[in-house]
Amino acid sequence: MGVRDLVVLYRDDDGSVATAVDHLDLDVATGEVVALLGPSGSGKSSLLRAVAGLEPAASGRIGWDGVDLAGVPTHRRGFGLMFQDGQLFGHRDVAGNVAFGLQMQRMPARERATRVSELLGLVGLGGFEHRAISTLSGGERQRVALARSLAPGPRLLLLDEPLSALDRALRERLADDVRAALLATGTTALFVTHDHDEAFAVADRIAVMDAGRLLQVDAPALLWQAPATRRVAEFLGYEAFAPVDAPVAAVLGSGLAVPVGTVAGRSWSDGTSDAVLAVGPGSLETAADGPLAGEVRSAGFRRGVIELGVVVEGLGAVTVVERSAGRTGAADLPRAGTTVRLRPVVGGVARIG
Ligand SMILES: Nc1ncnc2c1ncn2[C@@H]1O[C@H](COP(=O)(O)OP(=O)(O)OP(=O)(O)O)[C@@H](O)[C@H]1O
Repeated sequence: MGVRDLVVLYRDDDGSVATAVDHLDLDVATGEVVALLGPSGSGKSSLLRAVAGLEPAASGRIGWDGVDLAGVPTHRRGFGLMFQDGQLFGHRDVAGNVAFGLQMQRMPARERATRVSELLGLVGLGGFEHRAISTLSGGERQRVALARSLAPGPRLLLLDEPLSALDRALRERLADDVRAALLATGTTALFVTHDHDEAFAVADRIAVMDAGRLLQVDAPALLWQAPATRRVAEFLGYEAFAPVDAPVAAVLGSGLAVPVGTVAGRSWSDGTSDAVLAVGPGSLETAADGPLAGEVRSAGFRRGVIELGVVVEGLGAVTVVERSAGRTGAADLPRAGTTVRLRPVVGGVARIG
């Protein structure tokens, strides 16, 4: 799938025009899962809807195998769609929902039943064939919706925030299961999300979108280690930035995942230095002989770890995440105002530029 110079506009009744997608290029290879990641209002859904044929392109082109899809209606594109609210048919049971697209394809009943069972097994709902939709949990409903959208073997599956109505723990588990199901079926997919953990769990490549444009498209590890811009880094959760020629950068350099200049596909020109190092949660750890000093501003328990808000000399405010290691109460946490020694975690520091 290839998007070239795509523009999507919305015209209001008062004549004003909003640009939701702004001269955007994106390729998705066969079998690839690409996550579109961006804040609310960045244009992710508009791009997805234009690819689906639900929104007209003001200009530019959406192609499949070199064929322009302009003028091809949604139902003839061979694409599948899955939304936040799975939009299941309440009057059909689970099997009836999953079989829907197969009936449309006129697949014989016996073959259909086999395929439905296979798909339900794939999404972790083996044996659920005859359950009524009203008896399912939110997570189970989205699993059914996934099986239903995979059933007809779409050449591209478009998923718009499919997990965002679920709670965090469930979302994390389902994100892994969605990836497994997409890989097992060899499905090419475009997955819209505003949650970067979800994007990292699901995608082969992540396309970071902001104000209708793509800021960076890269494999998750590369995006994490080498964000293209500070804006991308901030969106990923990096909190503090130091120019590569600042004194603190000499210490932080030991936390870069790989030596400068050797990240796959990137050549960093050392010496031209508007480059910066980026630090976030997971970049630094406490160590009695650590080379950095920080003043604790806050400390609290978070899901089995301890989070310290620390102001590091020469760097600024950073979150330090530690194992709780037997500490159970507030009395076990470092007090605000105390000094902690810190060292970079290898692979925890990113370089921009
Ligand atoms: N039907 C519409 N009419 C007018 N403006 C719209 C319409 N749909 C979207 N927009 C505007 O286009 C921009 C992009 O919206 P879009 O829904 O594509 O972003 P998004 O990244 O998917 O956001 P979210 O995660 O909140 O859904 C926003 O400024 C939005 O207000």
